[in-house]
Amino acid sequence: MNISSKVKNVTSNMISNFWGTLERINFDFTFNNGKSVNLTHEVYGKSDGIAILLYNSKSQNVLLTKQFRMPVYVAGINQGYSIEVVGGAMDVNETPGNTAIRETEEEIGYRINEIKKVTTAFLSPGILKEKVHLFIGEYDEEQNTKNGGGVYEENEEIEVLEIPFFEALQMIDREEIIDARTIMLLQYLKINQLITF
Ligand SMILES: Nc1nc2c(ncn2[C@@H]2O[C@H](COP(=O)(O)OP(=O)(O)O[C@H]3O[C@H](CO)[C@@H](O)[C@H](O)[C@@H]3O)[C@@H](O)[C@H]2O)c(=O)[nH]1
Ligand SMILES: [Mg+2]
Repeated sequence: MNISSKVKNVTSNMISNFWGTLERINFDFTFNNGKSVNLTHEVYGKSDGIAILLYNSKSQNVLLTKQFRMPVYVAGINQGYSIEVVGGAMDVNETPGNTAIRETEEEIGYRINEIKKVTTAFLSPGILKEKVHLFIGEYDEEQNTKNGGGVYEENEEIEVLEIPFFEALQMIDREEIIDARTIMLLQYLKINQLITF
């Protein structure tokens, strides 16, 4: 059955339009056995985003951020603090690559020029319509601009962590790193043996 006969009469009702949009979407859905039901699903989203893992194959370190995340706080985890790769929302007219380079300087203070696209992921396809473009990039000390920490005017407060790659992998096992983008990218480095130790 093609999708236009499976999903019909789609209407959207905007429940919230603040940071992102929360839509309540009503539609008729026809199962493969021919039965049809009317469903309402909530979908949350904002502009698509990027995430980038910065690594140094010589020192075998990675650069991560630590920041307060309200959803983590309300879930009662680690007092709301989350350790993550650099990431951010794409501005209008920005390419994913440009966003990755801009966010790297804003959040951790390194001006990098070469990045590699890994893939694009939905972090929670049952709820979120946001796509996140995932990247990796090598950094070295010479690229440090001493900026970083986030954009104060945008109420960002970011602690920069430079930690050994093997320790970051152990932090996944101990559930100290709980962010999906960070777990995926650290495992990508490991699977492709981009840092060996
Ligand atoms: N969620 C949310 N954040 C807000 C709000 N108002 C302000 N913020 C703050 O606005 C800043 C946005 O910073 P960015 O660096 O642009 O975005 P990000 O939140 O780090 O986004 C990255 O992580 C997300 C997953 O947690 C990804 O979804 C996203 O694609 C990206 O990789 C964050 O400090 C966030 O706390 C709000 O109403 N809701
Ligand atoms: Mg960010």
